[in-house]
Amino acid sequence: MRAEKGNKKIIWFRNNLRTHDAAFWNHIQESDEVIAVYCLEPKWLEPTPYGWKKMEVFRAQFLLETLADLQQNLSKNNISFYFFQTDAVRAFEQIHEVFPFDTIITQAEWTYEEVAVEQKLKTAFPTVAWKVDYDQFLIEPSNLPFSIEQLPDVFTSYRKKVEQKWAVNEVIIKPNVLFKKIEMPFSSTTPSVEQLGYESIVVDERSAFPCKGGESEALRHLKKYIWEHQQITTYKETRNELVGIQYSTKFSPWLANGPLSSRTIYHEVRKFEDEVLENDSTYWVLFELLWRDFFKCVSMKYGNQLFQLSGILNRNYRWKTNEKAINDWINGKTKYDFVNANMLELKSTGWMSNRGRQNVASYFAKEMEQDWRIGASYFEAYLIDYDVHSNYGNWNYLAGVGNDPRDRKFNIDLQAKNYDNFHVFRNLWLTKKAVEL
Ligand SMILES: Cc1cc2nc3c(=O)[nH]c(=O)nc-3n(C[C@H](O)[C@H](O)[C@H](O)COP(=O)(O)OP(=O)(O)OC[C@H]3O[C@@H](n4cnc5c(N)ncnc54)[C@H](O)[C@@H]3O)c2cc1C
Repeated sequence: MRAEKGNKKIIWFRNNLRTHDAAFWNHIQESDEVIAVYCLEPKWLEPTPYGWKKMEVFRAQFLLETLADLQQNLSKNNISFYFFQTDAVRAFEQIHEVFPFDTIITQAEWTYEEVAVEQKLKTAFPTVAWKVDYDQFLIEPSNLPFSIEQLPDVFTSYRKKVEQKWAVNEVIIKPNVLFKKIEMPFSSTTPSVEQLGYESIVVDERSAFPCKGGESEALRHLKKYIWEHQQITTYKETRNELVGIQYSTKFSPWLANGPLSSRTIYHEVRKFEDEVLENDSTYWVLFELLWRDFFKCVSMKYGNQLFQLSGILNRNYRWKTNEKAINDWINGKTKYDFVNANMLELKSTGWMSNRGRQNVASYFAKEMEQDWRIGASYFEAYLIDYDVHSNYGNWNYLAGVGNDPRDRKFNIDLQAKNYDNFHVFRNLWLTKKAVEL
């Protein structure tokens, strides 16, 4: 009897929506009864104080595609997946009635909204065991050559230290095992965006990211990018371009909610370097992945300071909240056509290049001096690759309250000249169609 009780496990998916290189496999065995669960928190669909929803339609669509693909992939191992559009405590209470689980397996999260949900679950189910892994890092915290408290505040110092060893774990192999099928009276189907109350969207033909969510699509894209088209060999030269799918890796949307693991990318890049070519570009993709890890470490070190107006530097400036200026920024009506084109791209597709993000954020925070958290919240709602650590870390950085040792302000006219000299990008977005949005 005891053994049976000890074998009921829930894989609680959060931003780890994949089956390849997934740490949850380490905690389940064939004899276990296992189900998988995702809870879409109702507050993600509610308006923020600024008017937009916490998660706008592009992010929602990408997430729903990801969940549908996850369900398919889990079913190959006979693991049933259940979707709840309710908070986790309520969902887990319903599950517990029919499936008295004793173990919750999930990805470690440390930002306050995620921790708050976890705490509520721990209170509601005090005797349940937790198996929690840092499954979103390239180099997980325990493999770093320093403690999180000792994390260097400047990226270059961090990078030089971690590059001495590149302590990246091997990928976790998905077992070829069929679990006992568990049927429960809950929904396995993910809803459509319309069912969640959003307006339908069609992919904008100008989009630089015309891809779908889900690990199947992510792994296809990875293979194409590295092996078939070998775009990785020119990444360093193309990464600052602005038009089309090919200029940068476009890994971020899949990395953000987990359908692609950064360890998988790392090992594929190393394999490509061994078998085909190693150059500055192949290295630079790994360099950029370290930025992603760095901001995760920064948010771990500084906790809630990341979300404060004074940022991780605890630096106080006079910030403004001018509604017209903010709306003009959102709607692409500023004095800079380069900012406008980028903002219209975001509004029509949920995507913006790194070059674009740096410019529009610098303009918002350093030139208009608007409360940078409003800009960050808008990005949070719209970016399909929204990631709490990268988004708030980069906004801190650009607003002058974060990790930029040089505290730069972008010269937007010069940036437009350097990166869009022939107006190809601006012409693409500043057409009548885009302006009428
Ligand atoms: C204000 C601002 C907000 C941002 N918000 C996010 C966000 O919410 N989610 C997000 O994933 N990225 C964010 N970024 C970082 C960066 O713009 C995107 O990761 C990048 O544009 C994604 O495109 P890509 O995958 O083609 O990147 P590539 O240039 O191909 O880089 C490869 C990978 O490296 C990582 N990376 C590259 N640059 C950065 C960076 N500056 N910070 C952290 N990771 C990086 C990403 O995981 C990316 O997928 C933000 C940048 C700025 C300036």
